[in-house]
Amino acid sequence: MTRLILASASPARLAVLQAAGVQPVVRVSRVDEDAVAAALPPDSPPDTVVVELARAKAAAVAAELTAGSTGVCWLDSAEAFDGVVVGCDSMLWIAGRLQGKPHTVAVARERWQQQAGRSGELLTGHCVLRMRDARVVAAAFGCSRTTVHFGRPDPAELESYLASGEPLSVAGAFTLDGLGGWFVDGIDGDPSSVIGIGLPLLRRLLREVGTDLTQLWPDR
Ligand SMILES: Nc1nc2c(ncn2[C@H]2C[C@H](O)[C@@H](COP(=O)(O)OP(=O)(O)OP(=O)(O)O)O2)c(=O)[nH]1
Repeated sequence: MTRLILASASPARLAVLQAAGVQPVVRVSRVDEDAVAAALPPDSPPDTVVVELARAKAAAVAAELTAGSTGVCWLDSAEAFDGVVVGCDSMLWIAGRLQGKPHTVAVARERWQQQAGRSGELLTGHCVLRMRDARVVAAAFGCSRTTVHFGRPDPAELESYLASGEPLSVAGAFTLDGLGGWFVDGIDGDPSSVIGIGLPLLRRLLREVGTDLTQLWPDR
């Protein structure tokens, strides 16, 4: 079985992979996303931004393996790690702006007042690094774009949703698979990438680095 290290703190990404038959090793990258985004050219296209953030997350975890492969406490036999490291980043592209997590009720409320009844694109950048003997031997990148058609929560529904806290810590202030599902009228594209990691794109990126997705399944 090929091992997958998920360079993410996202419970949603972990859940998508686990439901798809993969048992990742989770290692949070602790990348300063604001610093990475600020270092990009100001006119960078939105898909470039999310792919560069995904790349930074995967590269940070891969570097831990390469630098300290004998002393990596979170992974047994790190020095001989033969598998893939996956990083992702999701943001909502709507009305010409790229939006991450709102973090506060006030910002989430403002986002919903703007996006209700409109459509936006949930972009998820992906980076797959193939590693052999704790060194990166191949890399693949891509961005999945899914159009999200937002519904119109009424004021009371919106306040209850905001009070739940859910919209504060997710890109675009909504979830497809949680309380936010009541306020998503539909999507055009890959649902898994809206939740946080796009399985069809990941399948293609894995193949690009010479890994078949079935090698990630436990009985392989
Ligand atoms: N369950 C769920 N989560 C969503 C949905 N849309 C976005 N998210 C979550 C996935 C990510 O955890 C978060 C987007 O933020 P990031 O891409 O920066 O990832 P996060 O900070 O969670 O972890 P990471 O930076 O990868 O360590 O929003 C959705 O429809 N359902």
